[in-house]
Amino acid sequence: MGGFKRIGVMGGGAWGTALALTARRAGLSVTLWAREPEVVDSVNNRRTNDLFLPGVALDGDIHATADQAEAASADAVLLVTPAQHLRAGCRALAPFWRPGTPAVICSKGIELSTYALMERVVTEELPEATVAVLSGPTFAIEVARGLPTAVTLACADPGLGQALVEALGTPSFRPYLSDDPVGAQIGGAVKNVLAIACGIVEGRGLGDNARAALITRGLAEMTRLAMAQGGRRETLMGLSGLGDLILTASSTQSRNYSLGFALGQGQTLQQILGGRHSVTEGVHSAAAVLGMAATAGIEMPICAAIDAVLNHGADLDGAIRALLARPFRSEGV
Ligand SMILES: NC(=O)C1=CN([C@@H]2O[C@H](COP(=O)(O)OP(=O)(O)OC[C@H]3O[C@@H](n4cnc5c(N)ncnc54)[C@H](O)[C@@H]3O)[C@@H](O)[C@H]2O)C=CC1
Ligand SMILES: O=C(CO)COP(=O)(O)O
Repeated sequence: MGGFKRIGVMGGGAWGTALALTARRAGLSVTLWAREPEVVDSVNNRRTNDLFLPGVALDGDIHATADQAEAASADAVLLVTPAQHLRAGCRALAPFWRPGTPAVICSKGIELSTYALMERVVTEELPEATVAVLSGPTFAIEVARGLPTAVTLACADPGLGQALVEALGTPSFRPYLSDDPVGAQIGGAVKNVLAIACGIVEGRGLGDNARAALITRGLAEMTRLAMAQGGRRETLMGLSGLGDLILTASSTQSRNYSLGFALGQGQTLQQILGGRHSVTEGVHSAAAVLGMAATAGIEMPICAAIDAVLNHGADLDGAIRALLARPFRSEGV
């Protein structure tokens, strides 16, 4: 196992670009597939990604391409599209996929049309891939600048997981191995919805106590859902659960938190999204989280309130009042 020399990255957004830089720092050769011709041009000819990660100088050895076959021929491929586009992305890679090539899921979300985790999407579209999940507290810009970062690398096959850790790890990008891809995926998907909630709390001026309560009770929701899907509680207490929740639910650098903040300040969802070309995953995952929770018979009141506000025209203050009026209960998960 291992011996990775060339990494393919599918997705030339901020995170795909930062991961391409990380892989180069780890000594790997990198082929970055991007959907937008201007990103391919910018990376190859100006050594930047002007569209999605402006202001960061890229390594001259990152080769960008519009050709899926080139990315799929690497020794392992990082999948970094927005979650709702991962299925189409994998389908386009499938004709070129070599059996056994590892696919590392770096997208965070749940598919809206099926309520499926990304792992199911990938195994349906790339049945010959071996799958791993990379998730954790990782603002792309900080990773791109080489600031210290730690992530969860989750893989059901410990040998492959360890090989990926060794291939991608550097002193400033430290993967911690886990054998719980389900827990890692649920943490990454649900924290985005909770980050919107925390942004709303800040935008509405509800105070730091309220945000701490939301983070903690949100962690309980996330853990309930993960355990119902076969994930483990300790995974949610790690980097891909609590770690990412702390980061995203308390920083204006987060697109999910800042969207919640703007909602809390009175802007509409349409106004906020209209001014963005980057992805805000929590907006797409809120309904999918709720769908998965309903199927599993799990209560997720905070995520339900966010889904109601985003997707069902619920009044923000009414949703907050309803959450605060819930019956008192014991604190366990
Ligand atoms: N930016 C970050 O700090 C981090 C992002 N992630 C995750 O990585 C994934 C990708 O996010 P970013 O790189 O930040 O994206 P981004 O917001 O920087 O870029 C948008 C991406 O969406 C793609 N896109 C837009 N419309 C599309 C369409 N119709 N079909 C297919 N692709 C389309 C673009 O090609 C581009 O790759 C998300 O799931 C995100 O949650 C995970 C960790 C950190
Ligand atoms: O996933 C992320 C950090 O771990 C990025 O968060 P945002 O998408 O909210 O910016």
